[in-house]
Amino acid sequence: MEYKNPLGVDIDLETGVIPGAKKLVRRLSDLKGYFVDEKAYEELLKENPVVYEVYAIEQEEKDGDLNFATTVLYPGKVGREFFFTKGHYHSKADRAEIYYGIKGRGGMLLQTPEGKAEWIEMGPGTVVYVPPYWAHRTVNTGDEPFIFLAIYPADAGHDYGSIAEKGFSKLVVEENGEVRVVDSPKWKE
Ligand SMILES: O=P(O)(O)OC[C@H]1O[C@](O)(CO)[C@@H](O)[C@@H]1O
Ligand SMILES: [Fe+2]
Repeated sequence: MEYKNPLGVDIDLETGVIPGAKKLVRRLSDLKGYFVDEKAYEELLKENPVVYEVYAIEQEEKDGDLNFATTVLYPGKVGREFFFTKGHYHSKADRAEIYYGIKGRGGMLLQTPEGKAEWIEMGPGTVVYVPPYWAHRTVNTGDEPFIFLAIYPADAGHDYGSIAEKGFSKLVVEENGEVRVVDSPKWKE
């Protein structure tokens, strides 16, 4: 039997950086078609800001193993919609996931394939359990970076397809200075 080596790393709780992790950067241009207000999207695209960064420690895609990653989701809006991560189902759809809030404020939008949505607010110390089969997207509703840790099965995979096409059934928007979860005009059953 070949055993893998255990690993301990310290997440920088101010910046979200995991030493030795693989870094992924998603700019606004990587989120084409994701925001409802296309005019506001094109306008902000001139600056093409970084929307989020992911620091991931990933294993081979094998049953039983675990990956973990921090995400630094920057504050901002496209029109009325707060900055968010792309959001995905798992390719192996029955794989669950755990999120843990580290810094800043935001929340998670979850959705079943039929379009039943849930919104869970997150701050430092919040644990969110993502059950099997639910798509999940995080949203920064604050004015500082929203940083969190995700722990997920190594063989879960990412299925971005249907979210990229029609999004979530709900949008998280600012209305009169307040955070509101409203129906998405893009959603069709
Ligand atoms: O994969 P997305 O939807 O862009 O969101 C990024 C975050 O979600 C994860 O894919 C885990 O669900 C992490 O890699 C990262 O924390
Ligand atoms: Fe996931």
